[in-house]
Amino acid sequence: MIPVEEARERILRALSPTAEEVVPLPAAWGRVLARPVVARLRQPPQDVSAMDGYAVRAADAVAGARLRVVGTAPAGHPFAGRIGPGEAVRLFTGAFVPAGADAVVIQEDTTAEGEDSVLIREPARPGRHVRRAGLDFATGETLLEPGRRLTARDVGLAAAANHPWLTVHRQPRIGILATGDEIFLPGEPLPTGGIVSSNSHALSAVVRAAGGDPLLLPIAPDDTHAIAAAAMAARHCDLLLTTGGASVGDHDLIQAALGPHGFALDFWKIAMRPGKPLIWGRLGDTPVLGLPGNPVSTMVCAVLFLLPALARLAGLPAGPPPLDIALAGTDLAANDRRLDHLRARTGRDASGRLVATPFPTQDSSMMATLARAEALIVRPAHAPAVPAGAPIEVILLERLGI
Ligand SMILES: Nc1nc2c(c(=O)[nH]1)N[C@H]1C(S)=C(S)[C@@H](COP(=O)(O)OP(=O)(O)OC[C@H]3O[C@@H](n4cnc5c(N)ncnc54)[C@H](O)[C@@H]3O)O[C@H]1N2
Ligand code: MOO
Repeated sequence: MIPVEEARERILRALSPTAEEVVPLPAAWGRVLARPVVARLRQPPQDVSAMDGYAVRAADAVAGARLRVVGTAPAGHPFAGRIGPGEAVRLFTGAFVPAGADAVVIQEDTTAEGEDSVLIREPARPGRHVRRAGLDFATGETLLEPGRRLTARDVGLAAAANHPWLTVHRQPRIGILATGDEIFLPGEPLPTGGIVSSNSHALSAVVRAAGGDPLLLPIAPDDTHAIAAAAMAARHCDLLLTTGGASVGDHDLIQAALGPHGFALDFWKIAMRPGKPLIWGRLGDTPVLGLPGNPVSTMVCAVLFLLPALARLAGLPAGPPPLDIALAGTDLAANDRRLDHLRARTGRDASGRLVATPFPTQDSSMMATLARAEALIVRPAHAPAVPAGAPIEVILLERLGI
């Protein structure tokens, strides 16, 4: 059994980001940027008015002054001339401030006197209500660095910088192969002894949550030829996930099935609970993560290993799930040598501090408990017993988007 940290490092070391592709801006949200976004223009391109009012020379626009209105400049229709002494130009929010003007007086502080004259009631200050050219960004400025998942704000910024296309990483394509004679997809006729594959769909959702593209393969029975055939069909994937058949039983066939097809094992079995029989290796060029069959074990392994692997493939920074500190909601027993992950509810104490309370039964088959859990309490190897109220480390599941 190898430690979790080492296992994750070995997985991440073996993976690299997917190739680049160019997508139109409307398809860029949620994708991971592969090339920097560099401003193609200055924003704003010229000095613009932040308000509806009059462009003036601040020196002229003292309280009580009457200025001659020499033109009008709505947004998009710049005033071509230059403002001279005693002159003003009527303009609106977003309009270019004409040459010669250095301030804007808002219309509430003026009284229009016919078409050609305006009375200034509040004095102007130089620069007032003027957005300077380049206030937001300059031409050639790097606005977005590669390796970030594009937010709605990023998409808006890229649009403002005049990029109709962006270069992003291809979505990682992840093959998902559930195995077992007893496994059937939801909705299929279920014979005696059959169980419904929760792992396939749960993993598919994890892949989607991480921005990947899941490929659900047909379920393979406990037969080495069938498992090998299904796995070989997924060799164009960036990663193949298997579930079940990872352990030591006579019907745990993943390694036996893939071995004759060139499967190179990197490691098998890690010092964690649940999820001990994790397999990591390579089938030709395709990395293979062999997850245990127990549904909770599969999902805990997904949190600890699959999400970081998906981040690496997607071109994002990849590492362990973030840990938060909570207070133990009950006494916790001493741990053995396997890093443990207790499914837990969270809440707040009277002082607003996070409290995590493990469910009383921690069986790695219990999906209802996992779905209700808001956190995994992380109990390090050989952690001593701690009393209720002691600080402990937790992984908050909602934060992971799963
Ligand atoms: N003698 C030992 N037995 C077991 C050990 C061990 O060290 N020695 N390890 C146990 C641990 S820990 C785990 S975890 C399981 C994992 O075993 P496998 O990966 O070989 O999984 P299976 O035996 O195929 O199935 C286990 C369990 O999960 C159910 N299952 C399988 N696939 C799915 C699916 N797609 N959706 C929902 N549920 C699934 C399956 O029916 C079994 O109940 O091994 C222990 N045994
Ligand atoms: O480690 Mo297994 O994953 O106990 O259920």
